[in-house]
Amino acid sequence: MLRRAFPIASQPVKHTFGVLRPAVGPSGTRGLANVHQEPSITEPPPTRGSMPPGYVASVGRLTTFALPQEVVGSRSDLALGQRMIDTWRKDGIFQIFLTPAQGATMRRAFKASKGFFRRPYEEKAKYVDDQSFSGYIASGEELTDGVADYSEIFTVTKDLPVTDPRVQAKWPCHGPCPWPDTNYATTMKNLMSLLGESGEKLLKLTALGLGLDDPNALTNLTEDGWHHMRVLRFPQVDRTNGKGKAGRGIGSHTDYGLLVIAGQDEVGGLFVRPPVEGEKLHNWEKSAAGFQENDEKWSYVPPVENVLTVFPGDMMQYLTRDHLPSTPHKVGLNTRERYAFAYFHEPNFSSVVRPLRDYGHEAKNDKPGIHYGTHFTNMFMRNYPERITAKRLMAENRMAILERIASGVSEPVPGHG
Ligand SMILES: O=C(O)CCC(=O)C(=O)O
Ligand SMILES: [Fe+2]
Repeated sequence: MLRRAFPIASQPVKHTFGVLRPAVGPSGTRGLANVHQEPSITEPPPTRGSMPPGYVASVGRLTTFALPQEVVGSRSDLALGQRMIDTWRKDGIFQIFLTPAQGATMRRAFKASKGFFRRPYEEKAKYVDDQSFSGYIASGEELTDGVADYSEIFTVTKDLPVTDPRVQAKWPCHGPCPWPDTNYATTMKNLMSLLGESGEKLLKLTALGLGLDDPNALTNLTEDGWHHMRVLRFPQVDRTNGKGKAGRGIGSHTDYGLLVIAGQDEVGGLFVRPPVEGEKLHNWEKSAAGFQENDEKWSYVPPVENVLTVFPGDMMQYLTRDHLPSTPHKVGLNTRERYAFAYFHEPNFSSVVRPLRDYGHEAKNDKPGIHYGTHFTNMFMRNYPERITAKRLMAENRMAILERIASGVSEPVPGHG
Protein backbone atom coordinates (compact mmCIF):
# COMPACT_ATOMS: atom_id res chain seq x y z
CA MET A 1 0.00 0.00 0.00
CA LEU A 2 1.15 3.51 -0.74
CA ARG A 3 2.11 5.64 2.21
CA ARG A 4 2.45 9.36 2.23
CA ALA A 5 2.26 12.16 4.71
CA PHE A 6 -0.97 14.11 4.62
CA PRO A 7 -1.48 17.84 4.93
CA ILE A 8 -2.46 19.14 8.33
CA ALA A 9 -5.59 21.01 9.27
CA SER A 10 -4.59 24.47 8.10
CA GLN A 11 -3.53 23.36 4.64
CA PRO A 12 -6.08 22.78 1.94
CA VAL A 13 -6.25 19.30 0.48
CA LYS A 14 -6.65 18.94 -3.25
CA HIS A 15 -9.35 16.52 -4.28
CA THR A 16 -9.25 14.54 -7.45
CA PHE A 17 -11.93 12.46 -9.06
CA GLY A 18 -10.87 9.78 -11.52
CA VAL A 19 -13.56 8.88 -14.06
CA LEU A 20 -14.08 5.15 -14.33
CA ARG A 21 -16.60 3.28 -16.40
CA PRO A 22 -17.86 0.05 -14.94
CA ALA A 23 -17.72 -1.68 -18.35
CA VAL A 24 -13.93 -1.68 -18.12
CA GLY A 25 -13.52 -1.80 -14.37
CA PRO A 26 -12.83 -1.22 -11.63
CA SER A 27 -12.95 -4.41 -9.73
CA GLY A 28 -11.63 -3.75 -6.28
CA THR A 29 -11.20 0.01 -6.58
CA ARG A 30 -8.42 1.13 -4.30
CA GLY A 31 -7.35 4.65 -3.69
CA LEU A 32 -6.21 7.15 -1.13
CA ALA A 33 -8.58 9.21 0.89
CA ASN A 34 -7.72 12.69 2.04
CA VAL A 35 -7.33 12.65 5.78
CA HIS A 36 -7.86 15.68 7.97
CA GLN A 37 -6.22 14.61 11.18
CA GLU A 38 -3.44 15.29 13.58
CA PRO A 39 -0.10 15.56 11.73
CA SER A 40 1.13 12.36 13.34
CA ILE A 41 -1.41 10.28 11.42
CA THR A 42 -0.06 9.60 7.96
CA GLU A 43 -1.94 6.49 6.90
CA PRO A 44 -5.11 7.12 4.90
CA PRO A 45 -7.82 4.47 5.18
CA PRO A 46 -7.84 2.22 2.09
CA THR A 47 -11.03 1.84 0.09
CA ARG A 48 -12.75 -1.49 -0.50
CA GLY A 49 -15.34 -3.06 -2.80
CA SER A 50 -16.14 -1.99 -6.35
CA MET A 51 -18.62 0.18 -8.21
CA PRO A 52 -21.97 -1.48 -9.03
CA PRO A 53 -22.16 -2.73 -12.63
CA GLY A 54 -23.91 -0.57 -15.20
CA TYR A 55 -23.20 2.79 -13.53
CA VAL A 56 -21.06 5.58 -14.90
CA ALA A 57 -19.49 7.85 -12.29
CA SER A 58 -16.28 9.33 -11.02
CA VAL A 59 -14.77 7.69 -7.95
CA GLY A 60 -14.88 9.99 -4.94
CA ARG A 61 -11.74 10.47 -2.87
CA LEU A 62 -13.31 11.74 0.27
CA THR A 63 -11.83 13.94 2.97
CA THR A 64 -11.90 12.33 6.41
CA PHE A 65 -12.19 14.36 9.62
CA ALA A 66 -11.49 13.31 13.20
CA LEU A 67 -14.08 14.88 15.51
CA PRO A 68 -12.83 16.22 18.86
CA GLN A 69 -13.93 14.64 22.17
CA GLU A 70 -15.94 17.76 22.82
CA VAL A 71 -16.66 20.88 20.75
CA VAL A 72 -15.73 23.87 22.92
CA GLY A 73 -15.42 26.64 20.34
CA SER A 74 -11.60 26.62 20.26
CA ARG A 75 -9.58 27.84 17.31
CA SER A 76 -9.09 24.29 16.10
CA ASP A 77 -12.87 23.66 16.37
CA LEU A 78 -13.45 26.77 14.27
CA ALA A 79 -10.88 25.67 11.66
CA LEU A 80 -12.44 22.21 11.53
CA GLY A 81 -15.96 23.66 11.10
CA GLN A 82 -14.78 25.84 8.24
CA ARG A 83 -13.05 22.91 6.55
CA MET A 84 -16.19 20.78 6.90
CA ILE A 85 -18.27 23.46 5.20
CA ASP A 86 -15.77 23.98 2.38
CA THR A 87 -15.71 20.22 1.80
CA TRP A 88 -19.52 19.88 1.72
CA ARG A 89 -19.75 22.80 -0.70
CA LYS A 90 -17.23 21.16 -3.03
CA ASP A 91 -17.87 17.41 -2.69
CA GLY A 92 -21.34 17.29 -1.07
CA ILE A 93 -20.00 14.73 1.45
CA PHE A 94 -17.12 13.90 3.81
CA GLN A 95 -16.10 11.08 6.10
CA ILE A 96 -15.58 11.03 9.89
CA PHE A 97 -13.69 8.39 11.82
CA LEU A 98 -15.79 6.01 13.90
CA THR A 99 -15.18 6.13 17.65
CA PRO A 100 -14.28 2.74 19.19
CA ALA A 101 -17.75 2.57 20.80
CA GLN A 102 -19.44 3.34 17.50
CA GLY A 103 -17.28 0.73 15.74
CA ALA A 104 -18.16 -2.00 18.26
CA THR A 105 -21.88 -1.17 18.19
CA MET A 106 -21.88 -0.94 14.41
CA ARG A 107 -20.45 -4.47 14.16
CA ARG A 108 -23.17 -5.74 16.51
CA ALA A 109 -25.77 -3.86 14.48
CA PHE A 110 -24.61 -5.38 11.16
CA LYS A 111 -24.85 -8.82 12.77
CA ALA A 112 -28.36 -8.17 14.09
CA SER A 113 -29.39 -6.72 10.73
CA LYS A 114 -28.15 -9.77 8.80
CA GLY A 115 -29.91 -12.07 11.26
CA PHE A 116 -33.18 -10.19 10.83
CA PHE A 117 -33.14 -9.89 7.04
CA ARG A 118 -32.41 -13.64 6.72
CA ARG A 119 -35.75 -14.44 8.38
CA PRO A 120 -38.63 -15.53 6.09
CA TYR A 121 -40.57 -12.77 4.37
CA GLU A 122 -43.84 -13.81 6.05
CA GLU A 123 -42.29 -13.19 9.45
CA LYS A 124 -40.54 -9.91 8.57
CA ALA A 125 -43.74 -8.55 7.02
CA LYS A 126 -45.41 -8.69 10.46
CA TYR A 127 -43.08 -6.05 11.91
CA VAL A 128 -45.07 -2.97 10.94
CA ASP A 129 -46.95 -0.42 13.00
CA ASP A 130 -50.08 1.39 11.87
CA GLN A 131 -49.31 4.63 13.72
CA SER A 132 -45.57 5.10 13.19
CA PHE A 133 -43.74 4.42 9.94
CA SER A 134 -41.28 2.25 11.89
CA GLY A 135 -40.62 -1.32 10.90
CA TYR A 136 -40.17 -3.49 7.85
CA ILE A 137 -40.26 -2.33 4.23
CA ALA A 138 -40.00 -5.15 1.69
CA SER A 139 -37.79 -5.06 -1.37
CA GLY A 140 -39.89 -3.47 -4.13
CA GLU A 141 -42.22 -1.65 -1.66
CA GLU A 142 -40.57 1.77 -1.37
CA LEU A 143 -41.13 4.24 -4.18
CA THR A 144 -38.66 6.90 -5.25
CA ASP A 145 -40.11 9.21 -7.89
CA GLY A 146 -42.99 6.75 -8.21
CA VAL A 147 -40.67 3.85 -9.15
CA ALA A 148 -40.04 0.83 -6.88
CA ASP A 149 -36.63 0.40 -5.23
CA TYR A 150 -35.03 -2.94 -4.39
CA SER A 151 -33.81 -1.82 -0.95
CA GLU A 152 -35.10 -3.92 1.95
CA ILE A 153 -35.38 -1.77 5.05
CA PHE A 154 -36.13 -1.69 8.75
CA THR A 155 -36.98 1.89 9.70
CA VAL A 156 -36.55 3.06 13.29
CA THR A 157 -38.42 6.20 14.34
CA LYS A 158 -38.86 7.49 17.89
CA ASP A 159 -40.09 4.48 19.87
CA LEU A 160 -43.11 5.79 21.75
CA PRO A 161 -45.47 3.72 23.90
CA VAL A 162 -49.18 4.03 23.17
CA THR A 163 -49.49 5.86 26.50
CA ASP A 164 -47.31 8.73 25.25
CA PRO A 165 -49.45 11.91 25.12
CA ARG A 166 -48.51 12.56 21.49
CA VAL A 167 -49.62 9.06 20.48
CA GLN A 168 -52.81 9.50 22.51
CA ALA A 169 -53.44 12.79 20.71
CA LYS A 170 -53.00 10.93 17.37
CA TRP A 171 -50.04 12.94 16.17
CA PRO A 172 -49.09 11.60 12.71
CA CYS A 173 -46.06 9.26 12.61
CA HIS A 174 -46.05 8.88 16.42
CA GLY A 175 -46.24 5.35 17.81
CA PRO A 176 -44.20 2.34 18.90
CA CYS A 177 -41.42 0.69 16.96
CA PRO A 178 -42.36 -2.94 16.11
CA TRP A 179 -39.03 -4.50 17.10
CA PRO A 180 -38.31 -8.08 16.00
CA ASP A 181 -36.54 -8.88 19.31
CA THR A 182 -34.91 -7.18 22.28
CA ASN A 183 -31.32 -7.65 21.09
CA TYR A 184 -32.19 -5.92 17.81
CA ALA A 185 -33.96 -3.12 19.71
CA THR A 186 -31.12 -2.53 22.17
CA THR A 187 -28.42 -2.63 19.49
CA MET A 188 -30.18 -0.24 17.12
CA LYS A 189 -31.08 2.18 19.91
CA ASN A 190 -27.46 2.17 21.11
CA LEU A 191 -26.21 2.79 17.61
CA MET A 192 -28.59 5.70 17.14
CA SER A 193 -27.59 7.29 20.39
CA LEU A 194 -23.86 6.99 19.56
CA LEU A 195 -24.41 8.40 16.07
CA GLY A 196 -26.48 11.16 17.66
CA GLU A 197 -23.45 12.22 19.70
CA SER A 198 -21.52 12.74 16.47
CA GLY A 199 -24.55 14.54 15.04
CA GLU A 200 -24.56 17.07 17.88
CA LYS A 201 -20.81 17.69 17.51
CA LEU A 202 -21.18 18.10 13.76
CA LEU A 203 -23.96 20.65 14.24
CA LYS A 204 -21.88 22.67 16.70
CA LEU A 205 -18.92 22.61 14.32
CA THR A 206 -21.21 23.61 11.44
CA ALA A 207 -22.51 26.60 13.45
CA LEU A 208 -18.92 27.64 14.18
CA GLY A 209 -17.86 27.14 10.57
CA LEU A 210 -20.79 29.23 9.34
CA GLY A 211 -19.75 31.99 11.74
CA LEU A 212 -23.18 32.10 13.45
CA ASP A 213 -23.58 34.52 16.36
CA ASP A 214 -25.22 31.77 18.38
CA PRO A 215 -23.07 28.61 18.42
CA ASN A 216 -26.13 26.65 19.60
CA ALA A 217 -28.39 27.87 16.79
CA LEU A 218 -28.51 24.41 15.20
CA THR A 219 -28.42 22.21 18.30
CA ASN A 220 -31.32 24.21 19.79
CA LEU A 221 -33.46 22.66 17.07
CA THR A 222 -32.54 19.06 17.92
CA GLU A 223 -33.74 18.95 21.54
CA ASP A 224 -35.77 15.72 21.65
CA GLY A 225 -35.00 15.57 17.91
CA TRP A 226 -37.00 13.40 15.55
CA HIS A 227 -33.90 11.32 14.82
CA HIS A 228 -34.52 8.16 12.86
CA MET A 229 -32.58 5.47 11.09
CA ARG A 230 -32.90 3.11 8.16
CA VAL A 231 -31.29 -0.31 8.47
CA LEU A 232 -30.76 -1.40 4.88
CA ARG A 233 -30.10 -4.51 2.83
CA PHE A 234 -29.65 -4.51 -0.93
CA PRO A 235 -29.96 -7.80 -2.82
CA GLN A 236 -27.33 -9.00 -5.23
CA VAL A 237 -28.10 -7.52 -8.65
CA ASP A 238 -29.19 -10.86 -10.17
CA ARG A 239 -31.14 -12.08 -7.11
CA THR A 240 -34.04 -9.69 -6.92
CA ASN A 241 -37.76 -10.45 -6.66
CA GLY A 242 -38.60 -8.62 -9.90
CA LYS A 243 -40.66 -5.93 -8.16
CA GLY A 244 -38.22 -3.00 -8.49
CA LYS A 245 -36.31 -1.23 -11.22
CA ALA A 246 -33.48 -3.29 -12.74
CA GLY A 247 -30.15 -2.67 -11.06
CA ARG A 248 -31.48 0.04 -8.80
CA GLY A 249 -31.12 -0.06 -5.02
CA ILE A 250 -32.60 3.39 -4.31
CA GLY A 251 -33.31 6.05 -6.90
CA SER A 252 -31.80 9.52 -6.65
CA HIS A 253 -33.17 11.56 -3.75
CA THR A 254 -32.31 13.95 -0.96
CA ASP A 255 -33.08 13.28 2.72
CA TYR A 256 -35.17 15.47 4.89
CA GLY A 257 -33.51 16.82 7.98
CA LEU A 258 -30.25 18.39 9.08
CA LEU A 259 -27.61 15.66 8.66
CA VAL A 260 -27.37 12.22 7.11
CA ILE A 261 -24.77 10.02 8.81
CA ALA A 262 -24.30 6.74 6.95
CA GLY A 263 -22.27 3.57 7.32
CA GLN A 264 -21.82 0.78 4.78
CA ASP A 265 -20.19 -2.64 4.59
CA GLU A 266 -17.35 -3.50 2.20
CA VAL A 267 -19.48 -4.13 -0.91
CA GLY A 268 -20.17 -0.64 -2.31
CA GLY A 269 -23.26 0.91 -3.92
CA LEU A 270 -23.65 4.53 -2.78
CA PHE A 271 -23.28 7.49 -5.17
CA VAL A 272 -23.54 11.18 -4.33
CA ARG A 273 -23.95 14.20 -6.56
CA PRO A 274 -21.43 16.90 -5.67
CA PRO A 275 -22.88 20.42 -6.01
CA VAL A 276 -23.18 21.39 -9.68
CA GLU A 277 -23.13 25.06 -10.71
CA GLY A 278 -26.63 26.19 -11.66
CA GLU A 279 -28.46 23.22 -10.11
CA LYS A 280 -30.80 24.13 -7.28
CA LEU A 281 -33.23 21.64 -5.74
CA HIS A 282 -35.78 22.49 -3.04
CA ASN A 283 -37.09 19.07 -2.03
CA TRP A 284 -39.53 20.56 0.51
CA GLU A 285 -41.31 22.46 -2.30
CA LYS A 286 -40.90 20.15 -5.29
CA SER A 287 -39.69 16.57 -5.03
CA ALA A 288 -36.00 16.09 -5.80
CA ALA A 289 -36.60 12.34 -6.24
CA GLY A 290 -35.37 10.96 -9.54
CA PHE A 291 -33.31 14.09 -10.27
CA GLN A 292 -30.69 13.50 -13.02
CA GLU A 293 -30.73 9.84 -12.10
CA ASN A 294 -28.84 8.75 -15.21
CA ASP A 295 -26.32 11.42 -16.09
CA GLU A 296 -22.59 11.20 -15.40
CA LYS A 297 -22.16 13.87 -12.75
CA TRP A 298 -22.28 11.36 -9.90
CA SER A 299 -19.48 10.33 -7.62
CA TYR A 300 -19.19 6.78 -6.33
CA VAL A 301 -18.49 6.53 -2.57
CA PRO A 302 -16.04 3.64 -2.12
CA PRO A 303 -16.43 1.79 1.19
CA VAL A 304 -13.72 2.62 3.73
CA GLU A 305 -13.29 0.76 7.00
CA ASN A 306 -13.93 2.60 10.28
CA VAL A 307 -15.55 5.70 8.82
CA LEU A 308 -19.02 7.14 8.48
CA THR A 309 -20.08 9.45 5.67
CA VAL A 310 -21.87 12.71 6.45
CA PHE A 311 -23.88 15.04 4.24
CA PRO A 312 -26.49 17.79 4.65
CA GLY A 313 -30.25 17.21 4.42
CA ASP A 314 -33.12 19.44 3.27
CA MET A 315 -33.47 21.41 6.52
CA MET A 316 -29.77 22.31 6.51
CA GLN A 317 -30.21 23.68 3.01
CA TYR A 318 -33.30 25.68 4.02
CA LEU A 319 -31.62 27.07 7.14
CA THR A 320 -28.55 28.18 5.24
CA ARG A 321 -30.43 29.60 2.25
CA ASP A 322 -28.86 27.05 -0.12
CA HIS A 323 -25.30 27.64 1.13
CA LEU A 324 -25.17 23.96 2.18
CA PRO A 325 -27.34 22.10 -0.33
CA SER A 326 -29.02 18.82 0.57
CA THR A 327 -26.85 16.26 -1.22
CA PRO A 328 -28.62 14.12 -3.86
CA HIS A 329 -27.61 10.47 -3.63
CA LYS A 330 -28.65 7.06 -4.98
CA VAL A 331 -27.72 3.41 -4.48
CA GLY A 332 -26.98 0.79 -7.15
CA LEU A 333 -27.18 -2.99 -6.73
CA ASN A 334 -23.84 -4.75 -6.77
CA THR A 335 -22.57 -8.24 -7.58
CA ARG A 336 -22.97 -9.14 -3.89
CA GLU A 337 -25.68 -8.28 -1.38
CA ARG A 338 -24.92 -5.12 0.60
CA TYR A 339 -25.77 -3.92 4.12
CA ALA A 340 -25.85 -0.28 5.26
CA PHE A 341 -27.24 2.14 7.85
CA ALA A 342 -28.53 5.64 7.23
CA TYR A 343 -29.06 7.70 10.39
CA PHE A 344 -30.89 11.01 10.17
CA HIS A 345 -30.12 13.72 12.72
CA GLU A 346 -33.25 15.83 12.79
CA PRO A 347 -35.03 18.80 14.35
CA ASN A 348 -37.75 18.28 16.94
CA PHE A 349 -41.00 17.19 15.25
CA SER A 350 -42.72 20.39 16.41
CA SER A 351 -39.97 22.80 15.48
CA VAL A 352 -40.43 25.46 12.89
CA VAL A 353 -37.22 25.73 10.92
CA ARG A 354 -36.45 29.28 9.78
CA PRO A 355 -33.54 30.53 7.66
CA LEU A 356 -30.76 31.68 9.97
CA ARG A 357 -31.10 35.37 10.72
CA ASP A 358 -27.44 36.17 10.94
CA TYR A 359 -26.52 34.21 7.90
CA GLY A 360 -27.02 34.43 4.14
CA HIS A 361 -27.49 37.20 1.67
CA GLU A 362 -30.44 38.90 3.28
CA ALA A 363 -30.58 39.97 6.87
CA LYS A 364 -34.36 40.09 7.00
CA ASN A 365 -36.36 36.98 7.67
CA ASP A 366 -38.15 36.74 4.34
CA LYS A 367 -39.18 33.08 4.44
CA PRO A 368 -42.17 31.66 6.29
CA GLY A 369 -40.41 28.74 7.96
CA ILE A 370 -41.05 25.03 7.65
CA HIS A 371 -42.83 22.96 10.27
CA TYR A 372 -40.47 19.99 10.36
CA GLY A 373 -43.09 17.40 11.39
CA THR A 374 -45.26 18.38 8.41
CA HIS A 375 -42.29 18.07 6.05
CA PHE A 376 -41.43 14.63 7.49
CA THR A 377 -45.04 13.40 7.28
CA ASN A 378 -45.40 14.63 3.69
CA MET A 379 -42.24 12.81 2.68
CA PHE A 380 -43.31 9.51 4.28
CA MET A 381 -46.81 9.72 2.82
CA ARG A 382 -45.24 10.21 -0.59
CA ASN A 383 -42.88 7.24 -0.23
CA TYR A 384 -45.32 4.74 1.31
CA PRO A 385 -48.82 5.64 0.07
CA GLU A 386 -50.02 2.04 0.37
CA ARG A 387 -48.64 1.35 3.85
CA ILE A 388 -51.06 0.54 6.66
CA THR A 389 -49.72 3.62 8.48
CA ALA A 390 -50.56 5.94 5.57
CA LYS A 391 -54.04 4.44 5.31
CA ARG A 392 -54.82 4.89 9.01
CA LEU A 393 -53.44 8.42 8.90
CA MET A 394 -55.83 9.28 6.06
CA ALA A 395 -58.79 7.39 7.55
CA GLU A 396 -58.44 9.28 10.83
CA ASN A 397 -57.75 12.59 9.09
CA ARG A 398 -54.56 13.03 11.06
CA MET A 399 -53.35 15.62 8.52
CA ALA A 400 -55.89 17.98 10.07
CA ILE A 401 -54.41 17.25 13.51
CA LEU A 402 -50.99 18.04 12.06
CA GLU A 403 -52.25 21.33 10.66
CA ARG A 404 -53.58 22.28 14.08
CA ILE A 405 -50.28 21.33 15.73
CA ALA A 406 -48.30 23.28 13.12
CA SER A 407 -50.42 26.40 13.47
CA GLY A 408 -50.29 26.22 17.26
CA VAL A 409 -54.07 25.81 17.53
CA SER A 410 -54.03 22.33 19.08
CA GLU A 411 -54.05 21.66 22.79
CA PRO A 412 -50.39 21.65 23.84
CA VAL A 413 -49.10 18.21 24.77
CA PRO A 414 -47.12 18.45 28.03
CA GLY A 415 -43.44 18.97 27.33
CA HIS A 416 -43.84 18.73 23.57
CA GLY A 417 -45.89 21.75 22.50
O1 LIG B 1 -27.36 2.67 1.36
C1 LIG B 1 -26.84 3.74 1.59
O2 LIG B 1 -25.61 3.86 1.70
C2 LIG B 1 -27.68 5.00 1.72
C3 LIG B 1 -29.15 4.73 1.89
C4 LIG B 1 -30.01 5.95 1.72
O3 LIG B 1 -29.72 6.84 0.99
C5 LIG B 1 -31.24 6.08 2.52
O4 LIG B 1 -31.60 5.15 3.24
O5 LIG B 1 -31.89 7.14 2.44
FE1 LIG C 1 -30.89 8.65 1.44
